[in-house]
Amino acid sequence: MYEPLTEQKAIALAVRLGLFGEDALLSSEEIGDGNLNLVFRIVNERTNDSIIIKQALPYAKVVGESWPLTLKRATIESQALRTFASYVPHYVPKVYYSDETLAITVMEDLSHLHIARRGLIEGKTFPRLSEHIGEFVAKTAFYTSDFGMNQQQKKKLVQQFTNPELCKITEDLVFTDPFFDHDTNNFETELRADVEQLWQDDVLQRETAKLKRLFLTKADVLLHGDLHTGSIFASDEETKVIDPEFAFYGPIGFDLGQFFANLLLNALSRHERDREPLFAHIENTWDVFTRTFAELWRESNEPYARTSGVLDDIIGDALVEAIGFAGCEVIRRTIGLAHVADLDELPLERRLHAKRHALRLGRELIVQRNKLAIDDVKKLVQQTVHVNS
Ligand SMILES: Nc1ncnc2c1ncn2[C@@H]1O[C@H](COP(=O)(O)OP(=O)(O)O)[C@@H](O)[C@H]1O
Ligand SMILES: CSC[C@H]1O[C@H](OP(=O)(O)O)[C@H](O)[C@@H]1O
Repeated sequence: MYEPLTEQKAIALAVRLGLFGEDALLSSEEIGDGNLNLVFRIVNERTNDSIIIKQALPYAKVVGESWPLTLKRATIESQALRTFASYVPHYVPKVYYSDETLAITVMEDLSHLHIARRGLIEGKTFPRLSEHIGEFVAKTAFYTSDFGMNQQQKKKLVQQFTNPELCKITEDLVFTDPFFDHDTNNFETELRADVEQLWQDDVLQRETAKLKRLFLTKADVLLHGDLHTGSIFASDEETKVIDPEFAFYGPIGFDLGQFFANLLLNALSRHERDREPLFAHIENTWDVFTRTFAELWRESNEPYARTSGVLDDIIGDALVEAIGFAGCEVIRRTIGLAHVADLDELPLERRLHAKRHALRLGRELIVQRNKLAIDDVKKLVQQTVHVNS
C-alpha cells in the first residue's frame, strides 16, 4: 500500500530493505527543496554511509493536494536513471532499489557535490559542467534515437516513456500560461506593463506555438525533460544529473534549451563583468554536444546516416530548437508559476531590471532562433540590456 514516508518511516523502510548492516545507527532527514517530491537522506552514524530515498507524493508539493499528480512519475524517474546509466553511468546517481507502489527510488547520496544552481548563485564556476552536460546530452540523445538504436526497440522505449501528466505540466507552465493572462502566472506588480506587452505580442505567440507543437509531436530522443541547474549536482571535477521524472521522447533540442536558459538566468542575475563563465559554458556545451554526437554518428546503422548533409540537418535543427526552447524557459521562469532563485533572491530594483531583461531576451531567443549561431546568444544578451535595442 502507498503511504507518504516520514523521517521515521524512511528509516524503517531502509532497515526492512536491508540497505544497511544490522548494527547500523540510522538518522533520517527530509531534505527535499524541489517542487514535487519528498527526499530523505538516511545516514548510518557509525560509518557515515548514506543513501537517498526519494518518494513521489500523489500531488504537486509546491501547490498542495488541490493539484493531484500521478505517482507513476517515480517509476519514470528510476527507469530513466537506469536507461541513462546504460550510456553514461558516470553522470547519474546509482539506483539501488525502486518500488512502483511506494513510488520510491533509493539512490546514491550525492551530498558531497553542490546543486549547480546554488553553486552558480554563490559565484562558483564548475569548470567541467559544460563538457559533462554536452557529453551527457549527446550520448543519451544519440543512443536513444533512431540513428543510435534499433528502430523497433526505440518504439518500445517511446511507449515506456510516455509521460502525459508530466508533459502536460510543461505544455502548460513552459509553453502556454506565461504567454497569456493565466492564473498560474506569478510576477511582481511592477512588471505588469512589460508582461501585458508580451501577452499582446502576436509574433511571439505564433513562434511559441511552433515550439509547443514540436514539444507535443517530435519524438526524437529520450529527454531528461527538466534539465535545469537545480537538477544537476556538480563540483570542480564531477557532474551528476538527477530528477528525470519528466523524461519522455521529445525534440532533440529540448534538454539543451532548458540548460542554456538556466545558465542565462544566472548570467542575468550577475553584474555584466561576471557573466563570461556562463556564456563560455553555453558555447562549450554546444561544442561538446556537436563533436560527441558527430563521433557517435559513425556507429549508426541507418542508411541515411551516410548521406551527405543529414547529420548537419539534425545538428542545425537541434540548435534552432535549443535556442527557441531556451527562450520559453527564460520567460516562464520569470513570470510563470515556477521561478528560479537566481532572480528571485535579488533585491527588488536589481530583480526588476534583470526580469525585464529576461523577458526581452526570452522573446528574441524565440523570435530570432532560426538565424542565430551559438555565439550570437551572448550578443543577444548584450543587445537586450536596454529597451528598444
Ligand atoms: N541523489 C541525491 N543525493 C543528495 N541529495 C539529493 C539527491 N537527490 C535529491 N537530493 C536533494 O533533494 C533536492 C530535491 O531533489 P529533486 O530530485 O530535485 O526533487 P524534486 O523532484 O521535488 O524537484 C535536491 O535539490 C537535493 O538537495
Ligand atoms: C508544479 S511543477 C513546477 C515545475 O517544477 C518542476 O521542477 P522541479 O521538480 O525540478 O522542482 C518542473 O520544472 C515544473 O515545471
